[in-house]
Amino acid sequence: MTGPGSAAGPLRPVSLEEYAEAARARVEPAVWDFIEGGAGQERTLTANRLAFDQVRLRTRVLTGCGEPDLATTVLGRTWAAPVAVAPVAYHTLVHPDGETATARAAGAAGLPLVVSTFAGRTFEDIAAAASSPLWLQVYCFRDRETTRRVVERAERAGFEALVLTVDTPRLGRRLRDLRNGFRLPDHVRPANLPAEHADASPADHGRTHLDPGLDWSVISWLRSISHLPVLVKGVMTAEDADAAVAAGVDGVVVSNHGGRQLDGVPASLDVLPEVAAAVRGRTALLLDGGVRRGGDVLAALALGADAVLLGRPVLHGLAVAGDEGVAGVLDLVTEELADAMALTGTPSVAAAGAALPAAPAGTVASAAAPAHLTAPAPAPVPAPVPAAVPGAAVLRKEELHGSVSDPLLDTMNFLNEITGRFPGAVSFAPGRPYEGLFDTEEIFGHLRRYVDHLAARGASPGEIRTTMYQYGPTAGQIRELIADSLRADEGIDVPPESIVVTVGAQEAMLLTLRALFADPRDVLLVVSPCYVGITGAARLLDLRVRSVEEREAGLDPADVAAAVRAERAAGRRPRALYVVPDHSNPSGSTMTRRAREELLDLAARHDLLIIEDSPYRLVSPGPQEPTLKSLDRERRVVHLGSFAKSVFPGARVGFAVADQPVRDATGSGSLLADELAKIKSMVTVNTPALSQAAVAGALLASGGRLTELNALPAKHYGEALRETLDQLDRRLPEDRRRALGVDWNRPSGGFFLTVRVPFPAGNDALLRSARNHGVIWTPMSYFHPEEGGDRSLRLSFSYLGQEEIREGIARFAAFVEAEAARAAGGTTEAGGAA
Ligand SMILES: Cc1cc2nc3c(=O)[nH]c(=O)nc-3n(C[C@H](O)[C@H](O)[C@H](O)COP(=O)(O)O)c2cc1C
Repeated sequence: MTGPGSAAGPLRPVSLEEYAEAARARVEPAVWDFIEGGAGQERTLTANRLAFDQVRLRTRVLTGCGEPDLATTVLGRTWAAPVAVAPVAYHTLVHPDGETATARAAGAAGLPLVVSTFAGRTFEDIAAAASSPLWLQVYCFRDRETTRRVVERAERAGFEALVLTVDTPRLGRRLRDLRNGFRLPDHVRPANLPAEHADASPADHGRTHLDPGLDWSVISWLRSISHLPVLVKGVMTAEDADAAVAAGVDGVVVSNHGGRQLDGVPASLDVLPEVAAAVRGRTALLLDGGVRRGGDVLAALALGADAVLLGRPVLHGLAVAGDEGVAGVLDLVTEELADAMALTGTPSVAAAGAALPAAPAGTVASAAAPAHLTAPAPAPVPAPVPAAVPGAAVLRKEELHGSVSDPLLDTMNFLNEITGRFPGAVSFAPGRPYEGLFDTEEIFGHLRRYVDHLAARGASPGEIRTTMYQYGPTAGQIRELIADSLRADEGIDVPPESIVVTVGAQEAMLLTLRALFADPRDVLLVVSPCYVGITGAARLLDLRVRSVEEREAGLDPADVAAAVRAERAAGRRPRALYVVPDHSNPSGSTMTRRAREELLDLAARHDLLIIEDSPYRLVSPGPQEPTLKSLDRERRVVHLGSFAKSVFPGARVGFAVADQPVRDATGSGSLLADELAKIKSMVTVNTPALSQAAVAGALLASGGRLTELNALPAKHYGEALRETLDQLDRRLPEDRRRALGVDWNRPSGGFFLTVRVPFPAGNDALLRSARNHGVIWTPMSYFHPEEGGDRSLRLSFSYLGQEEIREGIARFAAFVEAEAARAAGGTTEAGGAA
């Protein structure tokens, strides 16, 4: 081992504490006091540290966690670790390079830097030195014009977000500075503010220039002067977190300004659970104050923060060795975080919740109390979540089923967030039916028609009442009507007993998977990209899934055969293949007749079942290929149906056709449908009678033929598809798209098409698309159970009118052009971060 001062030379500090000690020796005492000090008796300053000191982490062993993954995504942008540099005024106080050195180090570490309004170096110099995201911390001055110019200057320099500090209507009483009569040295001045802001006394400057009368309307003012996302820094209560969310901010920073504002307020860590509960994931949530170790970062993540900010330690590193010192500090924290994650069995930032022990009884109440009543030195261990009632049960996420922490079940969150944040954008994301096709009054007509139908078939008023009001048969009350329509519309000839009416096709998936998958070696094959409903259902049931990549021309049965063989070779049993053969969601592709026949052959040869899901056929124009089920001579196909597109999704009615015979050990038999119904009796008991009645009434309206009922919708969706393709051709003509490397498929129906692009089409690009171009789409990677789809996206046109499609595709083309130029290094469009 090398000892201090050995032949290998002086050792680098091994903790942030040692960096602080080394820095103290290099910095003027009054400057040191300015940096280190807090307000008043520094109780809050001390509390910030104490709160972390009292945390005890919970180790888990033999978790197979491997190298922990520190990468974290904050508002769509991926950082190397959940750590950023807090805004701290005047880095030039401790090093002549100031913020440029910090920016270099933050860039090398892949971590963002929040630059203070009082930076000692210009935004342009800092931007030139930076290679990771820069955010601007904003102080809103009485003189809004100056504030506006600061914001615009930072935005021009490429800064990616605004962090409005809201805890400083005036500066706190910092006794050390008062005693020292602290004044900034001559060489330290705000490099981005006009001369009248160059006051040597920060306290005097604050009194003169900070606007003490700000209210939440400042957020809309900021939005009116800048397109950048806005975070607020200095929130310490659930009430203010609620107000921030209501004001539409993009992020909240829990902070007491490092104990520099009001002495006696709680530690930021202690109020984090309260704020996290209020924010409920609706915005990004960051925390600063007292973070001095990697374990502190993990504790903050476990209590609900997405990331933390480091304040003073960065200045310590800078004072010790300029950019290398800052790099040393950032490396230490991230290495310690990796240690803490590995030793607690925390494989990823998202899994951090498990690292905290449950709160001891009686300690959870403080988080719910109003901040001004919060007891001093609250919990020895901070509460994992706030509870409204003292002693209320607190559940631990890692003790819930793994699916609730699985990113798969969260897939659409980011998309929803984006849609909420940019309400003016044209959205090609939702796979919903076009609402212009619905008429509320029709529902009553459907119900009436069904009741009349029952009466015409001899049901007495009492029987009709029972049908409409009571629990119904588990397998469904409209099976005959569905069987008739399947025969007429789809060439599927099955007895009504082989049908189970379900709450949407989603329930049919769950029931089918539950019944079919019994052995841990069973594997579900899915075509990738794949509808998330099936992979989600498989996740709920802990089933093993293997994906078979679709080719440009659609699913190749030979690829299915290869996957079956590979699974068998690995000792597993491919049990069933899930496939959407017609106008698939998400890709839009349709299997040829030949591929269908090959697939059925293959299923017979390999003793495989096929789960066919086909919700888009009847709302697509022109003749359709036959369903797999109609070609199925060996009862290999479980056909799932949905009335969501062909009648209306609000009914939530679907069904499974499961005519496979089932034999038990005694030789007596049933149909798979009977077994599905048994499971259903423990899931939803029966599909709501009113919903079944509405669907039945719709079927009866068209003589039992859905094709007839959907003649108009099919025409509408066909025109929407044609308009989308025409507009794409118009906005990105052949030679242009060849030059750009853009390409799309041309489905013959359905709600979706796939666009392949020459740039990564993930969340970052989606954010830029929504913000800068006002158009939203779905990254195709969302639909890949394993990897893939990074450079393709799904456009759904079903929900939009023709005018919106025209406008949306114009915007989409502009986005594609901008993004392709960006990928080629031509331009740097603002707004990647946040
Ligand atoms: C010397 C110093 C200057 C600061 N300047 C600013 C600033 O200009 N704007 C701001 O929002 N916060 C400022 N802060 C507060 C930090 O952003 C952060 O909230 C605090 O330092 C976090 O606590 P920590 O130092 O314990 O990590 C400053 C803090 C210090 C120590």
